[in-house]
Amino acid sequence: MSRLPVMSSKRVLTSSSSSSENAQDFAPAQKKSRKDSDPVKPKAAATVIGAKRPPVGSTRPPLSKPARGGGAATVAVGPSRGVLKPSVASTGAKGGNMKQPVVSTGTKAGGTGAPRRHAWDLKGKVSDMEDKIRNYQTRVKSVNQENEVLKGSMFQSQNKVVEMEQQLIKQRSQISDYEKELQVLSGVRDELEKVSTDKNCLQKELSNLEGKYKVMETLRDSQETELQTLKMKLSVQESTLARLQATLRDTEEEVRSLKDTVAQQKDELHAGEMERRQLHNTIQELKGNIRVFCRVRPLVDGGLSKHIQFTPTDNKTVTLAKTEESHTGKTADTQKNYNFSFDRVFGPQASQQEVFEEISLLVQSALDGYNVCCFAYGQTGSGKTYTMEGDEFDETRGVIPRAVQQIFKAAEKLGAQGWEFTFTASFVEIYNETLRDLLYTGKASKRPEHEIRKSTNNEITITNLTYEKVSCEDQVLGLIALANQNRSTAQTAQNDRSSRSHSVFQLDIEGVHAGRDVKCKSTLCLVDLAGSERMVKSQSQGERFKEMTAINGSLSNLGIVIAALANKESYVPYRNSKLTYLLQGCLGGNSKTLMFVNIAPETDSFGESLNSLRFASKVNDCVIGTASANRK
Ligand SMILES: Nc1ncnc2c1ncn2[C@@H]1O[C@H](COP(=O)(O)OP(=O)(O)OP(=O)(O)O)[C@@H](O)[C@H]1O
Repeated sequence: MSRLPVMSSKRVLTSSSSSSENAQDFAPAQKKSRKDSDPVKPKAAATVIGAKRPPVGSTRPPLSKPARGGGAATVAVGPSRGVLKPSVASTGAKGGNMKQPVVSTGTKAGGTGAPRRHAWDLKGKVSDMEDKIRNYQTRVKSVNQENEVLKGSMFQSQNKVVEMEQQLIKQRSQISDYEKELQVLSGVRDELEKVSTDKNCLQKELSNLEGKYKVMETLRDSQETELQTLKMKLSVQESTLARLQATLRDTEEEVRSLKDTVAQQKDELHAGEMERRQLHNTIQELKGNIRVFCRVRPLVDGGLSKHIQFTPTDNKTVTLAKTEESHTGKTADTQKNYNFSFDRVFGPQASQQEVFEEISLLVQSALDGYNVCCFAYGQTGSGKTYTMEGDEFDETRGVIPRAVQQIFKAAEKLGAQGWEFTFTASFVEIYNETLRDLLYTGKASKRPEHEIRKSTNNEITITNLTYEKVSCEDQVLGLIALANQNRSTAQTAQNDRSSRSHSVFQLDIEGVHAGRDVKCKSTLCLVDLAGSERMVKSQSQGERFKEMTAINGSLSNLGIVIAALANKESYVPYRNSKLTYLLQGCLGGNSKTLMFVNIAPETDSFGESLNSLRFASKVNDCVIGTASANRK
């Protein structure tokens, strides 16, 4: 690019300018040359370098030796381009003062071909000079032309340079564009790599999915097979269903007619149940609304009692026989018999089950809506508690647990006929004419006092007493256990207290037959009375005397009340004792009463047994008015 033309033009320009100057100053130079015709030792030498043609102006090579120590003027002419005339190099020996190169044809140097003019041949000389001038002018002209050409060339070159610079800028910007593009491409390459990684992952995933797809296809095939099987089964079952639907329609029709029959039978059943109740009650009334059962317990040693006799063919009589020895010893001993007749007499071998069978009819009456009262009367140790409560084993269980069991079973059966029962239990002790809640579970120090109250509808309630709602046999048995615990606690504090107190278990029964709008309400009252032994025998004193007075008072009042009821007296002294006041609802016209007279078979209990039997006999003679069920 920056090759020779520039250098060449510079040189040419320098040469040209010096040439023009030389052209103007040509004459004086000549003069000088002439004046200084003496050969001088030139200090510089003018050398023509690279001239291919011989110099036009010089006819012969310079004669003089190059001056020593002088400056050198060099005219360098670039390689000829066909424009330049042969350049002339002349060396003017002017010593060190020669500042500009002088092109001279120096006479001293002499031309190579031109003849040497004589001194006088001025004309010739002038002509030579003119030739020279013309030559120089031609050369100047050609140099100028060359210069112009070079200028043009330079201009072109400059343009080219500008152009190339522009190209360079353009290419640089292109390079920067390429670099940017490269950056973008490197981003693209990264992206490509990422895409390729993603692609690999996707391919793996695809292959996994393909595997799964194959599995699914297999599954689908098996399911399709299964579906086909199921469809076949379905069609079979549909036909079965159609058959069954037809059967169902028939069955529904049958059910409807059966329902009608059931409703009819329910009506009949209800009517039958009502009739049964009526008949049952009639039987109970025929048996007497107050019944007395005598039960003689076995001797403690298991032997047979000599003074109590039973009639093997008659289970309603019992005889107390007493042999009276002759006081004089001369007459034979006399035997005095006391015969008693009751609704039923149970000997020492009678089991608890046997005894209960007789009572169970009364228990049924309680469910039918009649008040039922069952109490055990007798001297201490005669078997009252055994009869009423019994032992905890199944066979020896007494009246209360068996009655409870029967009631819940019967209630369940009646439930199937539409009856719904609610039961409320209470357990109270009457000691020294004071009431004590046997189901109380609070602190002994906070035990409340109780009062017997009679409501406007003649219902007897006790204040502050625990009335426990019960729905099954076990619950009631739990309450009985709690009552026994309460009694034994009191017993340790006071010796043999249970014998000297009455315990009253009450189960309030409420039945509703919602479908027929029938209700019934009753109370089953089971009483274990205090020992009935006479005061004289017990030789009671102090607290014991008070106890015995209370017991005897309440027991004799029980007899009086029963007698008053039997005689249909206008006034019945219920309030004379807590016992009769409490049992008011269960005695009298609207109830069924059963009395156990318990007899101890020991000989020394003869007197007490006789008293008990006499008391029971009086009660047995009573016929309490016809009972009516508490129905609404
Ligand atoms: N029929 C019977 N068969 C077997 N044992 C009996 C019978 N009756 C009572 N006994 C037993 O006789 C004993 C006294 O009976 P029990 O305690 O029932 O008399 P009680 O009249 O309740 O006395 P108390 O007035 O002191 O409570 C008890 O051990 C009891 O188990």
